[in-house]
Amino acid sequence: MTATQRKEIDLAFASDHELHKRVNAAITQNPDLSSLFGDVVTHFRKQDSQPTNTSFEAEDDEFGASFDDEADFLAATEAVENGKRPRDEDDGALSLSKRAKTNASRSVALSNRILKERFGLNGFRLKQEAAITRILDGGSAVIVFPTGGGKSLCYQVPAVAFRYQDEAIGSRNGQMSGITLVVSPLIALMKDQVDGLLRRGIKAAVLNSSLSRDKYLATQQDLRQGHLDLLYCAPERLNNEGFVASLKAIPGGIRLLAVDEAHCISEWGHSFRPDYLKIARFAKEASVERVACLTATATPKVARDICSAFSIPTEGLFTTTVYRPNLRLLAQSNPKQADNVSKLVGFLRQNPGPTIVYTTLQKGAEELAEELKSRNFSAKAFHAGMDTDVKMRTQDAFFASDNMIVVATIAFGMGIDKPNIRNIVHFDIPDSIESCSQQVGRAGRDGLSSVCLFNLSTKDFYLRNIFTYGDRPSRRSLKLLMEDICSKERKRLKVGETFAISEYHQSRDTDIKSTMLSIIYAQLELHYGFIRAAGSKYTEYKYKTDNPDAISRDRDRAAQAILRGSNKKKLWTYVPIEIIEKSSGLTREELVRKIDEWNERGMITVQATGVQQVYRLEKFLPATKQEIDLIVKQLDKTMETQEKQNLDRTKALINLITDKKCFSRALATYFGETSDRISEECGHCTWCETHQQVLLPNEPPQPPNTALVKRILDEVSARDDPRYLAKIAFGIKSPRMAQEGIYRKAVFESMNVCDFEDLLKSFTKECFM
Ligand SMILES: Nc1ncnc2c1ncn2[C@@H]1O[C@H](COP(=O)(O)OP(=O)(O)OP(=O)(O)O)[C@@H](O)[C@H]1O
Repeated sequence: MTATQRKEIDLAFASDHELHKRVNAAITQNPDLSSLFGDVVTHFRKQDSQPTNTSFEAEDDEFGASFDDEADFLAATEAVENGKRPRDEDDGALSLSKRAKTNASRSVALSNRILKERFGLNGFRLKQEAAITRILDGGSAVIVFPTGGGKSLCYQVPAVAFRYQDEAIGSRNGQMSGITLVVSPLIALMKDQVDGLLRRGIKAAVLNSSLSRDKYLATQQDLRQGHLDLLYCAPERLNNEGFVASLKAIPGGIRLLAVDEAHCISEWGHSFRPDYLKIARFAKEASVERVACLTATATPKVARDICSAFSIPTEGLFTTTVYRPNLRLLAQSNPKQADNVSKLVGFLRQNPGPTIVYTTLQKGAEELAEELKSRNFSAKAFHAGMDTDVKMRTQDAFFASDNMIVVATIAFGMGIDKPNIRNIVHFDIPDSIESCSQQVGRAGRDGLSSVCLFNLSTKDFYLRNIFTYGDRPSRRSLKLLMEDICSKERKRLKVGETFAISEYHQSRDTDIKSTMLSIIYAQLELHYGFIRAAGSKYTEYKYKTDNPDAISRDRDRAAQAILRGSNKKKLWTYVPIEIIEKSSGLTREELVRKIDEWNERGMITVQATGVQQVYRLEKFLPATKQEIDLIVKQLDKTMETQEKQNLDRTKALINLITDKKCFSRALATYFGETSDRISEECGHCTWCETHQQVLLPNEPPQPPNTALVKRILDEVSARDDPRYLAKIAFGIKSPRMAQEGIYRKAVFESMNVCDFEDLLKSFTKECFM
């Protein structure tokens, strides 16, 4: 591994923590936390600038359609209903059986009309109409359409239709039509969607970290008054008790819960997210009427998981083929690393047109973009580590161009709906068939011939393994974590009481990556039922002011307590909120409200830091050593399974590419297609074109070197964690290594040509002999 790659992996690990911090901050950003903790959290982060050139916005002609003739529309639907108006429900909510009475042909007419008049489109695609009809008739649906297949309309059309349905049936008044809640992890895309909907006169809003406090409060008011048809939020927000309470109070309730990227709910999926598991629980608790789960990639197993999580019967599953006859799926193997770039250059010269080249590492994307530029290609890098402005400019330029190449990590692509992408190149191996298929799906949306090239080399395995093995915590780490969670003072807590944890500190102290900590906490919550996430809070506030006199003139008790208890440094004044809380006898709520008030009046600029996750105790934590050990053992087993799944996913992709079979057919089979539409051989993949097997270069791992093992043991005193020692040898960073200064030692990454499992065996022997 080169020094650059090493640095890049460091960056990826560092940004993992950064990402985590940002997710925490996003959750806490909700000023309504005051209802829970009394924190009127003040935030002055730069608002994320959002992508502007998205598919909706690009299609200006679609916005011309007006929907002023609502009365006419209602008359039409009422005519169908003629004489069948049930009496008004007291609380405006219908029982499921009554809702299901809405008949299908009326739903079809309604949805087609909305499609035309609101969205300016002439007809439905794929199985959109069938899915929407089911939803309008009261059923839930799992919708598996390819990227760009038009999944959004499957919940947007019903979201608009509910109001008309209600009016037609006469079941609810306009304020009681409830809402469609859209849960999506793609915060940047939510705003685009909402802007597009607003331009069509559809009442939509987003609640995320980019909202100003005023906008946030206005949205809350709209929600309370039943003014909104759609609300978008991130899954993490459902951890916030205050937010969930406000959703439960929406007049008319949640008519439809749309879960975007629904494959994240499955532990078999390629991007499992623990917060997704909580969505199904939320759906039950908030008495959501029906659910629409949307994804572009779901194997039959993942689709089953989604269906079972939301109790959706098989007739609610709407899938379409992943086979794309206009895509040439090519693969090549490069035994010589140096050939990679020259072969790519040859390919790009032969296949001009807008192209995305995917790399694993950010640095790799930058270097390759430079390399291509030096060879006169119009190339730019794109990855999550770049400034938002730069990323937006690159995205806009790509949309407008007919020859640009974007060299990108997976950060590029979500929501990219450019019809004429001619090539997708996988310069490095993606993590799974699902990711690969999603990325390939971005090519040739205009139906014209496009090429997808897959580059195979063994070094990619090494990189992938670093991510996979780096995730799994050791037994020692799990034990430390459980002992910390079940500390003496927590064992004294009563059920219903809360406690706070800093994941940042816990990650450092237990040597567990913060992403994995989230998964473990989700296990403790959902599987064991010990705790329940209740939001997050800040522990430290600091402020600066140009007008200290104005503050000191504030005679309010909270103001005086803050002034007395704070520590003034050069620029910032630090407010140790918990200490002041104790010394003043005031509540946290009162103190934070005062800080917020100063800020809102422009008297100070505030920054809140030290985010902590808050959990409510649901039942007593394990008390004995045996109980803790048992949970550690079970968690370790779960982690082992996850690690194996991740390794298997990459292997499955390699097997698919290196098999003596048609790639297109193998891909479709993987996603459960039995369709006869694809013949034995597609005629447009490497296998079909050449009947030559693409082979992975034969570079087997080397056995652990006894002298190097001894050297690590000489230089590192730890004997409590063989996985830790194996990570040092393999070159996987971890919080404990940073503390122990391991990276500076020559032994770090000294055996990166070995198999990680072999290293683990060697060090296990040394530690437990
Ligand atoms: N029935 C239709 N007729 C014409 N255009 C449509 C239709 N349905 C969707 N579209 C358009 O297709 C594009 C992609 O739709 P959408 O963003 O909903 O796809 P998606 O399946 O959610 O994709 P992704 O997986 O990338 O999020 C949009 O520009 C949308 O307006």
